[in-house]
Amino acid sequence: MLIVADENIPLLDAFFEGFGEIRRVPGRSIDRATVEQADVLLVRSVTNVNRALLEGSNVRFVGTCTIGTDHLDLDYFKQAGIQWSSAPGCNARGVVDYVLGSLQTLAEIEGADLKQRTYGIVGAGEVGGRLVKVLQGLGWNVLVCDPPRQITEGSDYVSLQQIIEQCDVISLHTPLIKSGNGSTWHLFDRQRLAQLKPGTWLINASRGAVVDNAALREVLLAREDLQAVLDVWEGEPEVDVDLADLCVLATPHIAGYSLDGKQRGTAQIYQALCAHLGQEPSIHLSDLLPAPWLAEMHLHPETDPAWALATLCRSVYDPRRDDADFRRSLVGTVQEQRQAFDLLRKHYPERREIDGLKVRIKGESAVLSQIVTALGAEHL
Ligand SMILES: NC(=O)c1ccc[n+]([C@@H]2O[C@H](COP(=O)([O-])OP(=O)(O)OC[C@H]3O[C@@H](n4cnc5c(N)ncnc54)[C@H](O)[C@@H]3O)[C@@H](O)[C@H]2O)c1
Ligand SMILES: O=C(O)[C@H](O)[C@H](O)COP(=O)(O)O
Repeated sequence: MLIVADENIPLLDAFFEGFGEIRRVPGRSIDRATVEQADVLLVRSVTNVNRALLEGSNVRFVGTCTIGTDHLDLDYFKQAGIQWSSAPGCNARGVVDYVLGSLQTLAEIEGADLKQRTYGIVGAGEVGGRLVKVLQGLGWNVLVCDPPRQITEGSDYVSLQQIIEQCDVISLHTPLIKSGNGSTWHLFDRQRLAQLKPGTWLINASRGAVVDNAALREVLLAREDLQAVLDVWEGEPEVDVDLADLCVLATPHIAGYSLDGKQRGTAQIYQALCAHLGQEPSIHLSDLLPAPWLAEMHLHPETDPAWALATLCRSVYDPRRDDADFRRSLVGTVQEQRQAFDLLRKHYPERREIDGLKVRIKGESAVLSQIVTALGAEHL
């Protein structure tokens, strides 16, 4: 069996060498000639997998080690009888940690009290759903907009208009759906962006085109009261540098880049390929993930709760370094910037998720217990 795989998929050998030959290719270079003889194609989000790529090839299984599937032509797969799998939820916690870390930075810059703000989560699936639980667990005021879930689950949801009118912080977690009734392409268009409440913080770690980037640039130029955090960009790996300059935090699509999340994505696709081939999985991620660098923290019961929250969030992930690295890369020619975007992602430093962190409170503190539990760290 020949497996063609994006070279940036971690643990390729550990999970897939037993199936046959693995050919590693940069994700953006995967073309018809590369996949022609392949039986299995393993990709990340940067490879568009469609009829133009696959027609006439041997590929019978496509696995994307990512949550997003907007780079896959699922209609074509169905028509061509090609099995496929994504990795739902694999790096969702990493994105939650990104949002929490971003909130800490925003709060610091603005001198804002996070618990006084109203949060609007747009899209309450793997990422948004986890984020809602954390924010509600902290006792904060959260409104959730998810029309597809509202139809199936009932009334605990609000409209997008209510989010725009009532929320101080809006975090976007919808899939990118490019057309049709449920389209999310430019969900935040010029008109909606212009309606944002004074002082709104807008966070997008979903897909770039969920926000009209050109319109956001104009709105941010016109309104100094708004703050934006962008991890994803229309036209990646090319980035609107003027827009990045206007953002409080700008990062190169790394919100979900925890080591756990990336390796979990590979493990999920390994399991899906085993199922496709009728084999029992024999390799387990728990045997491969290294121990986290930071294993345990102790808090004194008198610790200021806001300090404890900021310290716990930042001990897991602080987006300011990624922001600084990214801004330094936004120089030179467009081609150099595109390469830098990919290189920052390729050589991304190790970062772990919070559930690997044990926290001991050395005495009684209900408020600290609530914070530790809400964040999802292990409370000793
Ligand atoms: N930046 C990153 O590193 C990163 C990492 C992981 C996922 N993502 C992206 O984050 C997004 C969310 O991922 P997920 O795993 O939570 O997806 P999901 O499919 O589990 O959840 C998406 C939710 O959005 C809802 N939704 C659909 N259309 C909507 C609309 N118009 N308004 C509001 N809600 C709507 C769906 O009903 C669903 O509940 C995706 O775009 C994914 O590609 C980005
Ligand atoms: O969809 C996802 O899982 C994320 O956006 C993921 O982080 C994308 O990473 P990439 O595949 O581009 O390396």
